[in-house]
Amino acid sequence: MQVVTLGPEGTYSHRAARAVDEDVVFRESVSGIVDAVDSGEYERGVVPIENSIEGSVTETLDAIANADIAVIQEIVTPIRHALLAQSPNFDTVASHSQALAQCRSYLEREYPDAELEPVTSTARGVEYAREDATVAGIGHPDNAGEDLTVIAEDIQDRSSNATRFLVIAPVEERADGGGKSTIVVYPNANYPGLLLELLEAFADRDINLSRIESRPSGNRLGDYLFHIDFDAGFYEDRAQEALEDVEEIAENGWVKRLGSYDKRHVLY
Ligand SMILES: O=C(O)C(=O)Cc1ccccc1
Repeated sequence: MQVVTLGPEGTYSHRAARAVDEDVVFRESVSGIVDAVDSGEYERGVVPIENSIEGSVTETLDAIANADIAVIQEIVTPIRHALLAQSPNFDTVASHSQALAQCRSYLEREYPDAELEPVTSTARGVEYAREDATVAGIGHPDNAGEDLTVIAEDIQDRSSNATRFLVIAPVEERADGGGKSTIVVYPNANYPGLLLELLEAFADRDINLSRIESRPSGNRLGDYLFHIDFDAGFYEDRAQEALEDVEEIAENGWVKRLGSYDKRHVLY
């Protein structure tokens, strides 16, 4: 089964996607990946959602909030960045904005004058480095190939740098079984204690939240939707009860159940 993810070849997303299937195809934006699954073009997609140093990939949060897809698995993988260039004489570092941010201290310390250029993926930055001797890329060291040198390895600001990816599928594959679940809530309301009520729906049933993230709804300033991950499957009574409360709180808005799923750790 083909799986669509962030390209070109050699991205961290590509590495995670290979755990789903070896037959990987690419898009150059997260919304392009989500659209490709939402439209039925592909049955599997892999998108980066969260990094242990840099936090959420907001493009992914916004794309999945607006799509009709299912989350069927999460993949957690360690990220170790290398600096790749034709020679040490570069003046620009091109990479995915998350990679640049994860290596911020290293770059400031070792290359304070280098220009940082965000590009669509780490592998795209490495391609620029391959074409242009003034550019270095940050990515997985396997991307060096024959024409690039690994200038430095393990340049992320913390040694434990991990990224969480979501495996997405057509909405019909949404499952109730799994150790954790993801929902998106748009209350379309704003009153004192609204967020507290949302949290209580889970706390009252002893359900642990593993993530809560607010994103602007795009409708008006100060209006938010909430991405919530909790450690229970939709099949559990306590989850059903919590969701009933959440539906009530969001009666003027909507609740999207993205799926219950399990976690897979992938090393490469
Ligand atoms: O650009 C990539 O390689 C990606 O897959 C996105 C990304 C960037 C930095 C860390 C993890 C994932």
